[in-house]
Amino acid sequence: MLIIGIAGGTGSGKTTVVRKIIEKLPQGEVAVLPQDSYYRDNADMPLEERQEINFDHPDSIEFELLVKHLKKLKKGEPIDQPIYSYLTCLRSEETILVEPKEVVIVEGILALTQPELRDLMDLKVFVDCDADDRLNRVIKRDIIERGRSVEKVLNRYEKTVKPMHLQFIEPTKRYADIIVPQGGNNVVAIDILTHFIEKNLIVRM
Ligand SMILES: Nc1ncnc2c1ncn2[C@@H]1O[C@H](COP(=O)(O)OP(=O)(O)O)[C@@H](O)[C@H]1O
Ligand SMILES: O=c1ccn([C@@H]2O[C@H](COP(=O)(O)O)[C@@H](O)[C@H]2O)c(=O)[nH]1
Repeated sequence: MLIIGIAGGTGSGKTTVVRKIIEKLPQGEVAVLPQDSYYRDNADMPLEERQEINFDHPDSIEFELLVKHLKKLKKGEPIDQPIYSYLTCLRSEETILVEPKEVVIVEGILALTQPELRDLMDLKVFVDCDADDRLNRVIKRDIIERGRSVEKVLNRYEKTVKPMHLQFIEPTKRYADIIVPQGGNNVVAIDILTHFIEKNLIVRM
């Protein structure tokens, strides 16, 4: 099994890069563990309080469960992946059954912050993008997909998203084997990543 970590700021294009890699590889060979699925369940808090959580701090993620799941997949065992909703800021009662695959991608803003996770990764990628482009994309996305207003997105950006990016996310660039500028639009980088994955899969077979 090849484990790949893909980090980068919010709106940098991580999900797009993952989607394009999957499209280029044989069907059914990749499992994705989105870090966002592992946001802690704060069902004991009222919605207004949950919406104020600092979702860009490493403590907001149940990394213990993510590491446990990755280790299980590595041992060839399936996992029950949580489902998280950005609208309710809660985990669903249901889970997704994820089977072990030849390639497992761990994707998320904080994916390279944890030493234990990094140690499990065979390839570490940081998707890089200017902050103004990221903010521009996040405003559009959060209004359409996450039920936010422009004012709410900008407030959160100033209060938590930007400071946490500078404190926790940007510094993890130093752990990356590959830094991808212009995320999903970087055809060459996606090609290189796909070739690396294919080459390693052949060697391991
Ligand atoms: N290179 C790009 N140019 C313009 N828009 C992009 C680009 N890459 C991603 N997007 C858009 O920006 C938003 C965030 O991209 P996404 O891949 O989900 O980023 P992330 O997973 O890092 O938050 C999505 O709506 C996506 O379609
Ligand atoms: O309930 C939530 C949980 C997280 N967020 C924000 O999402 C981004 C990370 O997601 P990406 O898909 O990588 O952009 C992060 O900045 C969190 O603040 C949220 O808005 N609501």
